[in-house]
Amino acid sequence: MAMTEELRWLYKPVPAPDQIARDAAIARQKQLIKPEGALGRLESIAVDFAGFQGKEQPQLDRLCVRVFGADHGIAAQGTSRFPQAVTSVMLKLFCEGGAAINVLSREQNADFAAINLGCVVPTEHPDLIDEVVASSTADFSQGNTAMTRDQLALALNAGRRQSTDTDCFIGGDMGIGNTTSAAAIFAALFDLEVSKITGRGTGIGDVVLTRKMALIESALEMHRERLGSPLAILQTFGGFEIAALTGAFIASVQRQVPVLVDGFMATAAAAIAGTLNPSVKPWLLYAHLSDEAGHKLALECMEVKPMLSFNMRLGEGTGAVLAISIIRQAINLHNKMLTFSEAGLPIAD
Ligand SMILES: O=C(O)c1ccc[n+]([C@@H]2O[C@H](COP(=O)([O-])O)[C@@H](O)[C@H]2O)c1
Ligand SMILES: Cc1cc2nc[nH]c2cc1C
Repeated sequence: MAMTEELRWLYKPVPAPDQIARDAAIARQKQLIKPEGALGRLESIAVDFAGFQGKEQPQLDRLCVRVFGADHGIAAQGTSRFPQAVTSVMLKLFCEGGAAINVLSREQNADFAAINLGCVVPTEHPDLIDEVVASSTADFSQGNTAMTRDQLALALNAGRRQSTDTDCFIGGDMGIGNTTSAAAIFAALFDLEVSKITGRGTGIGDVVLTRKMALIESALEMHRERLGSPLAILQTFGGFEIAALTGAFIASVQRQVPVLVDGFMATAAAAIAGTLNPSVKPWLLYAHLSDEAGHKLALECMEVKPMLSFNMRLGEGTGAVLAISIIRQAINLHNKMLTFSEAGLPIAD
């Protein structure tokens, strides 16, 4: 796919996290009053944030949460358990504060906002950020790509505008039908069997699941010739919110802001981001293993390990904001525990 000027920024490399700060944090962990390694992954999480911030004792004060919503043409094929109108209802609810992501984000004092990339049922709220690309992507099972090249650029750049200087960025998704898009993206990107990567999304039964798999299978075949790059795959299967997440993740990391990746759709965006610009990968942490059937396989393909496994499959960024409480405790322990010498105890060899 030819690269236009407006998307060149996606490829700008990012420096690796600071190894000196990481080493200092590892040394500190060894001195803290506990057997070495006894705090398990809490230790490596604190070390990761030390590397992100270039200091032995990092902070996670500022948290930015953005939920990107959009509708999907593929929803016309009935691959979701819910009607398309739910997308715009939920976007309004995110602004009114009543959704799961609002409850979790408030508790973490997050800077929160919802972004509308385009819904079939028009939605308005004074707090909703308007980045409408179109009322929906096209139905990729009918021969068209989900997005035009211009729409792809608009959605990626809309995501880029949401990156900000903060201590951690979380991007959530809302879009009826989007597990079909994400499954197709993973299948194309990692050459996976459709039956292994496709799940039940909002809770479809066996009959619809079989049809969903067949649709993805035939769409992969139909579009085979144009799936030669991560951006082409994103353009082909959509959606606008997955593209916005991709842009937001890359732009955040380019500011040296780490990203905590949520569930199935956020992981699809992270997979596109990391494939097209591998230098972003060390800045992406994976919050949880979604209950969506293919998520485990997707994470294995990416060789990353999620922090939590709570059988969540809501999206919106909920699994990631939940994991923030654990990251905050990891950093708290790292910064505030006494060392052996401060406690007056010799370190046993
Ligand atoms: O984040 C996940 O892992 C996840 C797994 C399954 C479903 N979802 C959410 O459910 C919606 C998509 O499901 P579906 O069945 O309409 O494709 C969309 O709004 C997602 O945020 C989210
Ligand atoms: C109600 C509802 C809320 C959601 N939040 C994210 N995806 C969703 C899908 C549905 C159906």
